[in-house]
Amino acid sequence: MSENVVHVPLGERAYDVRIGAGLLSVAGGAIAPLLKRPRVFVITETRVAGLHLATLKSSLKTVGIKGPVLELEPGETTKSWAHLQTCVEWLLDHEVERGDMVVAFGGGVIGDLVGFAAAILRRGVRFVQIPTSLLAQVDSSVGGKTGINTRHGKNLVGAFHQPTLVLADVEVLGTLAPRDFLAGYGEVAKYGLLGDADFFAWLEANGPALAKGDMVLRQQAVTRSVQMKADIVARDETEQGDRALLNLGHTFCHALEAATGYDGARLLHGEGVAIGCALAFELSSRLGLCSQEAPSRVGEHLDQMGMMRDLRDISGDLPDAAALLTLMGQDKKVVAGQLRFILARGIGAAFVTGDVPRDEVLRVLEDAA
Ligand SMILES: NC(=O)c1ccc[n+]([C@@H]2O[C@H](COP(=O)([O-])OP(=O)(O)OC[C@H]3O[C@@H](n4cnc5c(N)ncnc54)[C@H](O)[C@@H]3O)[C@@H](O)[C@H]2O)c1
Ligand SMILES: O=C(O)C(=O)C[C@@H](O)[C@H](O)[C@H](O)COP(=O)(O)O
Ligand SMILES: [Zn+2]
Repeated sequence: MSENVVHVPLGERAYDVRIGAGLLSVAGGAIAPLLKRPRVFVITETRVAGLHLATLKSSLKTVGIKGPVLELEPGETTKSWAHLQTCVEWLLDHEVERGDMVVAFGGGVIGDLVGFAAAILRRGVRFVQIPTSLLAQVDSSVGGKTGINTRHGKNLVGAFHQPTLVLADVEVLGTLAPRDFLAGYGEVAKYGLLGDADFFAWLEANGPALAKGDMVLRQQAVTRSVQMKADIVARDETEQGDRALLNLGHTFCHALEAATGYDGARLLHGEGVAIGCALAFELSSRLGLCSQEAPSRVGEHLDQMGMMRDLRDISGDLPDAAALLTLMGQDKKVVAGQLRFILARGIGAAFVTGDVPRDEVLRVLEDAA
């Protein structure tokens, strides 16, 4: 299957997302024309490095690009102040110039962290995203949200900083653990649920084959997801309005991630998104915004894929519903102290609203536990 290219039309910050099999082995050739000197600064993590760094290094070497590599620990806890400092100081140790290029090579954790380091280093250096997880290919590598978690909550410190190029090699998804693949699928399903009922129906038909490894289906799913994200980001780069649709399920998800201490053994971001989407549809139905058929379909599809869908699917104890609601108070969509949610009038018909009774949210959380 040939490569697909999704253009993200953001004026002087516009860039391409290239999606295809084997792109990692030609990454050097794709990056070379963007450089002012034949040097890049690669930041990755040990799991991805062990599996795929040799291919990236060899493609850079083929076109004469040199540069050091920093390997961090994998996992959500790496998206922290401490690791941000490590990245920034490592880049400064290597005397990275303003015109240089940083390469974020890994899943969403590396993309968010390294993108943020690039955003603040010398007030902004360029970076290329080479996303290696399904989640990073369909979502986090595109759109320029970068940042870290703090003890107050998820992604609370960060910047909008668009990459210069995104290279999504769907072949590298072949080494993902099944659980990590399915977590990324949570964000894929999100796109259908928020804005494309036909895509959701396509996922109902093709999701299981996609999870089993069908490369053609994977490339199609990544391309459709990225196109949807690019369209929304082009309309609203800094989330003044429509971009919040991409946050479907995330008010619940981020509270659950904070409640589980960002412990990936208990809950991965994409798993929280799947649970959050199921809860958002349940809440929508209880508020009379959509029929009960919509949350039933969401739940059935998550079951069909073998994914989490309820709070009771998360191992260990969770705070009670009121405490989860308090955690939601740090959500970036809060306006004048009022929570805002992404709800839906049906599959593919999401909208943003602050008109959500607190008691109804509490009841949905209590019933899901
Ligand atoms: N910036 C955004 O717009 C945006 C969007 C969605 C999610 N996110 C963020 O992304 C993060 C989650 O991303 P993620 O799910 O990629 O997590 P991750 O980066 O932790 O990767 C998940 C796991 O997959 C492993 N991995 C990655 N690529 C692999 C490969 N090719 N083969 C084998 N293993 C591989 C990693 O080592 C890790 O264990 C969260 O912090 C979330 O908040 C950001
Ligand atoms: O790109 C966006 O906008 C999103 O909301 C995508 C989400 O999947 C992603 O998890 C994002 O990092 C959440 O952003 P936040 O602003 O709620 O932290
Ligand atoms: Zn997300």
